[in-house]
Amino acid sequence: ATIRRTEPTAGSGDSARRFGTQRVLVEPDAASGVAVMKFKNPPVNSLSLELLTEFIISLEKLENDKTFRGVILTSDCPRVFSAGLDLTEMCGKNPAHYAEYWKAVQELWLRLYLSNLVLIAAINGACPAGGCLISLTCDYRILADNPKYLIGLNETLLGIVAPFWFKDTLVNTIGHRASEQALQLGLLFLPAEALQVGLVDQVVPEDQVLSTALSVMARWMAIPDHARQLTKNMMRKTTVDRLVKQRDADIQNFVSFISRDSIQKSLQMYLEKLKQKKG
Ligand SMILES: CCCCC/C=C\C/C=C/C=C/CC(=O)SCCNC(=O)CCNC(=O)[C@H](O)C(C)(C)COP(=O)(O)OP(=O)(O)OC[C@H]1O[C@@H](n2cnc3c(N)ncnc32)[C@H](O)[C@@H]1OP(=O)(O)O
Repeated sequence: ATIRRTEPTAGSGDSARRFGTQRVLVEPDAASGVAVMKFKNPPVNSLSLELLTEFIISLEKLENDKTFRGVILTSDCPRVFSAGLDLTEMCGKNPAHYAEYWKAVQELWLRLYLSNLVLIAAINGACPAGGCLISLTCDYRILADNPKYLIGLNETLLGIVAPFWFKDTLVNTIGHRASEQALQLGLLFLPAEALQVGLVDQVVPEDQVLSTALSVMARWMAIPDHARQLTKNMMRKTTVDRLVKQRDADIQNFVSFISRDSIQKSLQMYLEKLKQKKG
């Protein structure tokens, strides 16, 4: 993927020179040190290998540019933040592909979860599974108050299982008992429920998600970076190390699990159901 610069937005000067890739738009504001990263992989921002790769490239570019201290993650696709992992990457492929794909999923989580940036999820659409995982890696989550925008780790509804580091991320956010129930039932929470259980930090009207994210960002960026970053690291490093210590085993576990005939059948049936639903 190549990073492309696009023309500055009207009346904005150099600080808003947008850049990004085909599937990840980056709207940086050097003056404030905040960049907005938008997933743009229509129709539902499914986390394809290309999107994961482009996301990692764009995130790394922002982390290496000391101008930026905070990133807001949001969607350029209407009604959907992200539909989660791209199911077509996990069925009908070969073990080598599954391994490559899962390594990219791990990489995205590792980079986001321990990022030195302040990360705020401006959740402006449905946020199941992998989309929910991305929002959980952020420091703060704001969800649009729309009953269609469900959020949760719903893997069991597909007949699959969220891996331990998905589980750990959820436990770190909503606690063990709430996670135990949510994961086993594959719960997708309504905005008010998500707020109540602590899955999101704020629920606001749809047209206020980005402005709310910007004002929360200002509050987080008022904290001296070094102190905040060391504290974030203290809170999250044990969780991250659990995966780092067994990344290859986790990949092998994924490949053997996802390659099972029964799992392949579940995923195919689930994809078919998604397509029928439109018919
Ligand atoms: C102990 C052992 C441990 C080992 C475990 C190892 C690994 C297993 C772990 C796996 C973890 C997986 C995490 C995931 O993210 S799996 C993906 C789960 N995602 C979902 O369940 C969401 C599915 N999608 C939806 O619910 C809806 O699409 C959504 C609400 C997001 C949007 O609805 P809308 O009506 O707007 O759009 P649709 O018509 O449903 O979809 C449009 C189009 O997109 C296709 N599509 C939707 N979601 C996905 C997807 N995740 N991947 C690929 N394609 C998707 C859908 O089929 C439609 O296609 P088409 O008909 O237009 O061709």
